[in-house]
Amino acid sequence: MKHMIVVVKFVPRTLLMTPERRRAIWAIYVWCRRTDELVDGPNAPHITPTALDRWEARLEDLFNGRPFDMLDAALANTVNKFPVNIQPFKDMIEGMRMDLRKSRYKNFDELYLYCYYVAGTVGLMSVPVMGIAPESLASTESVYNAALALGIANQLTNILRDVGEDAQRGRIYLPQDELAQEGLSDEDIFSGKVTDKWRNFMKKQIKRARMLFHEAEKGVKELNASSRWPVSASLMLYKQILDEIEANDYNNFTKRAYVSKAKKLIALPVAYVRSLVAPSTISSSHRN
Ligand SMILES: Nc1ncnc2c1ncn2[C@@H]1O[C@H](COP(=O)(O)OP(=O)(O)OP(=O)(O)O)[C@@H](O)[C@H]1O
Ligand SMILES: CC(C)=CCC/C(C)=C/CC/C(C)=C/CC/C(C)=C/COP(=O)(O)OP(=O)(O)O
Ligand SMILES: [Mn+2]
Repeated sequence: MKHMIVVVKFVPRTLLMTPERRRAIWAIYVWCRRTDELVDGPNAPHITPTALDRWEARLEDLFNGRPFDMLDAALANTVNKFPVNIQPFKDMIEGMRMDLRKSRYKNFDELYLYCYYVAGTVGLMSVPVMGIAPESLASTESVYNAALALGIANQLTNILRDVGEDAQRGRIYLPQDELAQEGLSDEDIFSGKVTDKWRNFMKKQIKRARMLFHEAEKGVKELNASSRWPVSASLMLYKQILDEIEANDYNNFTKRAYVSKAKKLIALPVAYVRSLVAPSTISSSHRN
């Protein structure tokens, strides 16, 4: 997420979202970052479910116009200006609770739920701010589905990039049943050897993440014109991490897949040109 905000910052002003929209995205980003810091940051060892309950009470307060501090005030301001729903915010906190009590995922359904909580929610929070193009005939639901897919795809990609790092913290964010199907166990992940079994497993995981990126791509053109470019650029950058994992011959144990500066720069004009594509004006489904 850090990286995506960096991308947004370097886009020429005139082609970007209105300052009001940018500030709102910023406020949402800061809130997500602070929520994540609770379980990932320096105070993480002291974070209990009670601390998360307090954070949730604070969230409700700010939605009711009683922000606790300046940063909460920025989000309070945002939820006044844009029709943002509290549910994805609550769900993200639920994701942090899940992360506290769980370090294994039985199957993709369980992993998907975790990805929804911690990342799919970001997509749902963003759509009301980014806005759907007034001329779009796509259903609101289909745009939210695309946004959800992008959050999930980003998180799955993040997980696939960080397998080694997460294993060092004793965590395996991979479907246990699919590992078993390839004849892999937790031990194989902790020992971190790139075998054909691992390559096969990774190929399937990468394929799934790419399908979700593809789902997301279909929604980008339905967004407000000024929101398309940053979303499209961040999508391209994140998707390329999957290519880098392949280029590393699936060694995500000791190598961090990394998209070079040059590739990042290329993504910007490409995203810009793509953002010029008009939204669907002929569609079987209608906005509800
Ligand atoms: N929703 C908000 N309500 C009130 N203040 C906000 C809100 N969002 C951000 N701010 C404040 O406004 C400042 C600028 O916000 P932000 O970083 O989003 O804009 P920016 O992109 O840096 O603006 P600029 O176009 O001037 O570079 C922040 O430092 C923050 O304190
Ligand atoms: C496609 C349509 C219609 C709309 C776009 C909707 C949006 C903006 C979706 C974006 C969702 C998003 C940014 C999810 C965050 C996913 C993610 C993996 C965050 C983690 O980022 P970092 O915090 O940098 O990662 P680590 O700290 O774990 O390395
Ligand atoms: Mn990570």
